Amino acid sequence: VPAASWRRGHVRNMARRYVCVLALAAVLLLVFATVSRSKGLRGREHQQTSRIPSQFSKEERVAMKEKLKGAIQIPTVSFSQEEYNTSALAEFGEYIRKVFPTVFSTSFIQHETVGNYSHLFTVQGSDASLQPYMLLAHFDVVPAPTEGWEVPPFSGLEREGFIHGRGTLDNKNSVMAILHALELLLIRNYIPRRSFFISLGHDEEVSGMNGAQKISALLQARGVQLAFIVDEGSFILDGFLPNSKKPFAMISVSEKGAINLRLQVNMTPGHSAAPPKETSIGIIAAAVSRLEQTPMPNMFGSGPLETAVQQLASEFPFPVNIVLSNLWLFGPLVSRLMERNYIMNALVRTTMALTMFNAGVKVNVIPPVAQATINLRIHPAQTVQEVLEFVKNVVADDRVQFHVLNAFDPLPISPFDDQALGYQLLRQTIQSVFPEVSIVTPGICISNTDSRHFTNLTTDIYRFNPVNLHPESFKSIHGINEKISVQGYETQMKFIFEFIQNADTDEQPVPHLHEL
Ligand SMILES: CCCCCCCC/C=C\CCCCCCCC(=O)N[C@@H](CCCCN)C(=O)O
Ligand SMILES: [Zn+2]
Ligand SMILES: [Zn+2]
Repeated sequence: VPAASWRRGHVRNMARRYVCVLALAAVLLLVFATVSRSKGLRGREHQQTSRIPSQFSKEERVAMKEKLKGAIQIPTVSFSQEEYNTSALAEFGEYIRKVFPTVFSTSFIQHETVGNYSHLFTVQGSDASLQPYMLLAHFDVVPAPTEGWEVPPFSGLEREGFIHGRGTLDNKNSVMAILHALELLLIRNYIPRRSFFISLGHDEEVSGMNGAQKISALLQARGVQLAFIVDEGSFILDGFLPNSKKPFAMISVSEKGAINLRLQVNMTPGHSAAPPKETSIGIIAAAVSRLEQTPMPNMFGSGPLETAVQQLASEFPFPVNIVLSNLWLFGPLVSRLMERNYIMNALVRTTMALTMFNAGVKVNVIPPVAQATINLRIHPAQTVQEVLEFVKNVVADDRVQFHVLNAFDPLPISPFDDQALGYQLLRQTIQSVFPEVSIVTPGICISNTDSRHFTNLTTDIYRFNPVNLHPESFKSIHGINEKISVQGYETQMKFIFEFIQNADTDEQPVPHLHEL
């Protein structure tokens, strides 16, 4: 065979061998990658690799509302840190075991009772490299005297498309929606990639010290750190903006602080027929009247609320949209306008509410003691100490004693930038489940939540329930005629059903350092 032709044949053979070796290497690589993933993801081959659609049968939807009604009918009332309905709390624990059997019997879900009545679920994901998160809710409720209610507050009656009762918005709706969403996911063979915890508190309305606080301490002792927490504390706000019909979602990235402050005046008792110039009741009444006439300073000017107002500017016609987009110039005007509305006012300043008044022993006896209890909610730009100084300066009467019953500073601001995993997952799920909601803003929770007990486990705490809230519904929270629409509850459950799956993303949270 001529040398040149031999050489050409030899090169061709070598090339063929190289191609075969490369192809074999590629196949081996592919097989190795598949095997290592399946090994690392623990039984993933049985797991749903595609998303589970959030579609529910008629029977499932009927069961959703019926199980919520059953929860409302259990009177899990908290009166004080020392006084709550223990038999109802125990009954509630039995109830969720009965109505969510799959949650309680799944091998990769651990259930623990903490503080006698709170519930902690650890849902083990298949990918241990993903940092876990927590869904937080509580099943205790504030008292509900029947006067003024259209239906008995613990009847759970359904009327005109609404389920009525104490806890339908605050916060049994979340407890039942979370557990029901998980139950339906499990029935559809869902195994999460990202682990998560579900913490259900039994004493949120009276401090959370025996429920959430103990769960937080338990998880801290186990070395748990959370990617983020989602708790109650804001809603999809519908009808809160003047001249705007569009609902928007506000995710509370901070929470006000609080002081429960008792003012007290002691006096020598005597016969009312020969009274002193002022009695203890008169002195205390004048002091609290001065406090009510002297609001705390308006703190509107920087922070998440300003971001929210600027993001909402586009919802308003000219020239309001120009005003709201230029707070550097119109901030003082906007803050004055906001404080005229009692809910907005709670967003821009520390609020004071005189909530209890105890005095007098008998109609013809000069009262030896008069007490007034004030509930203050501290704006994130202020501290407990600053507020106490302000109150003492306004009272300005040495006869009035001050007793701080309990107090805590405002919570740090959680991140809400593009890197904030929890915030972005909420946004993503809101836009998927509530396509009519085009604006998602950060905000401040004007009340308090159990999430304040978890600052040692994460810096990313978001307070948001995916439920449409109207101003009159806001009044029903701790008020009368609390109710949730059947559709609204179903959508809340659908949101959680999707959120849990959305959290299976490979995205990792970016560490966040709170600004001092
Ligand atoms: C342009 C912005 C418009 C903003 C409107 C904001 C509307 C406010 C929305 C939601 C606020 C209510 C959140 C419901 C959760 C209430 C939780 C609660 O009741 N917590 C108790 C805990 C008590 C703990 C013991 N002291 C409380 O705060 O009293
Ligand atoms: Zn609540
Ligand atoms: Zn509440």
